[in-house]
Amino acid sequence: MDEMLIAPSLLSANFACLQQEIATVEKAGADILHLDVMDGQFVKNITFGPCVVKCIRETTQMPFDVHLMIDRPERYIEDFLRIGCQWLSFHIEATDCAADIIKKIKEYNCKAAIAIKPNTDIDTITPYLADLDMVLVMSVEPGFGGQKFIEKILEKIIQLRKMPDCPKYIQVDGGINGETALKAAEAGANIFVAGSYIFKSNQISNTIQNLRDVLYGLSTKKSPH
Ligand SMILES: O=C(CO)[C@@H](O)[C@H](O)COP(=O)(O)O
Repeated sequence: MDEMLIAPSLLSANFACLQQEIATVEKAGADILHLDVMDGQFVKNITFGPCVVKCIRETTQMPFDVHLMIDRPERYIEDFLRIGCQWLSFHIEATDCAADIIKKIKEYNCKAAIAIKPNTDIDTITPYLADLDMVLVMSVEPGFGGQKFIEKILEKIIQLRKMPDCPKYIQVDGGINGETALKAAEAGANIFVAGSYIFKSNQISNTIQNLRDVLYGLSTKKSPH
């Protein structure tokens, strides 16, 4: 495995000073910014929508990785694409229009991803794999930060990596820290979303660097930072 990307999840940041929090992780060398959009329907929590994403888009150069945890994401996909997201994930459990959504995402030259909950079978997404840039494997039940990593999802990552149409990127999200990131990387993940581990740490830049050191200890490629 070559490239390993670290994606701080803004869900665990201090929402009273988002610009500052984003600047801190950007300066610390985070690769992409993970933005959890929740609607109170698909998941129990409500976070933010396109208005907030648009405002913070202007504050940073970091690529945006928007994770839609909303019912019928087809209703809002274009709102997020117009803002300028580089990665966009939607849940297979939330829509019957996966092929159309992927097509729309590609029209905007954005990377397309399908997210799956911990108990969702890989078979549900196999028809779309060849058209995807990434699969997001949830390692907690979506909705909240600070949960414990569900080890059994590692099997899912291993299974995905073996599939002929597996996209280049497998993202793992939920309960990520140095130890769980290493397990996920060994299974075949290469994008690591971490919320509380990064934003609740006293030394954000050291935490990101430690995570990078752990991951690049496995990689054949040199860390860019
Ligand atoms: O999508 C989600 C939760 O639904 C995640 O992105 C969380 O934000 C990850 O938080 P930690 O588990 O790393 O604290």
